[in-house]
Amino acid sequence: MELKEQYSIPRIPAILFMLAAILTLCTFVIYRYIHQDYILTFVFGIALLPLCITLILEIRRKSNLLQKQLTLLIICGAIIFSCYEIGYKGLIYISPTVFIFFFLFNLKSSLILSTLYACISLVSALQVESVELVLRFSVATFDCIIFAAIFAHIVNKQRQALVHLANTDELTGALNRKQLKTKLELSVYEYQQQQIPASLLLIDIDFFKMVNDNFGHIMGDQLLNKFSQHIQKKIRKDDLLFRFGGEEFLILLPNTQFESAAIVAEDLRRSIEEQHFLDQHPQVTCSIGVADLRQADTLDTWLKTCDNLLYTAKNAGRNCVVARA
Ligand SMILES: Nc1nc2c(ncn2[C@@H]2O[C@H](COP(=O)(O)OP(=O)(O)OP(=O)(O)O)[C@@H](O)[C@H]2O)c(=O)[nH]1
Repeated sequence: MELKEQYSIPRIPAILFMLAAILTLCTFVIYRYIHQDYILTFVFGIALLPLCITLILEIRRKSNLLQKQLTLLIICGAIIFSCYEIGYKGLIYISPTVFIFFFLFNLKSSLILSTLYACISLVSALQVESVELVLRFSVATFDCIIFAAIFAHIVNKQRQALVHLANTDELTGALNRKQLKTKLELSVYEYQQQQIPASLLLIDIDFFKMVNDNFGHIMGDQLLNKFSQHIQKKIRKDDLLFRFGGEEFLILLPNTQFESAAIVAEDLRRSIEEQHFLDQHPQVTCSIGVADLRQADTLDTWLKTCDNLLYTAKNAGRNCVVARA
């Protein structure tokens, strides 16, 4: 399952919700028609149209967010008009509709749009209703908006935490293997389509087993964590750090040619050599393989090349960088 940071209504509940809305609107249109209120019949008939189209597209998995947003705005327009025409009978539909804003827009836009929508509807209702009644509806409506905003905020925060948990390695905070596949595949695609360069740095801590053996696994874990934090501080905002395996890390350098990648790798190697990670184990070094992306590369061959270069660096005595010629 793909987790997105912004909440969206899953397909089946969205279809059921639209069916319920169509049923409500149809009943309203028939009722208004029977009462010979042809203007409202026409306005809600018009609002039904985009809703039916959205439902059909959703069933065929072809609807998009913008189209759903427009449908909501058209329905809100019809409800505002009904508030102007029939007062409280229109006002009762504001509360359920304000909630939908929070599913289709981000929090800030939802707050602005739903408040604007509520204000226009309430002022419109003043044409046919008493101030007292409109005030009562105002309290209920703004309570709904506040509640929906708090709810949306909590859900989004929890969702972001979930996305973070699903995508990162708990010990080091680096991105995990699942993310690695997704991001690297995208880089390979962008290179093949638009020649956007990218490079990989595969980094392995030298003699890491000795840290575990001499000082215990907890100290080994601490080193992995500090090592990862150090790299995070050194790389650019757009560069991505992944935990590749036990004490192996991979850095994806987007928009980076071979020469620059080799310089970054050498800077990093030197900074790690100079860094004091653990009191008990003063010097930590690493070996790095550097491979830029080339035309014939697939995700697997790119990674394999990097792995071979790292192996060469290890065989060359460690604490060095080996880049693809
Ligand atoms: N503490 C800790 N150790 C780990 C973790 N994952 C893997 N390791 C250990 O990392 C060590 C890797 O050892 P080796 O593959 O022999 O590599 P090395 O000792 O770094 O030697 P070279 O890579 O050849 O320089 C093993 O002892 C693993 O048990 C982890 O999450 N925490």
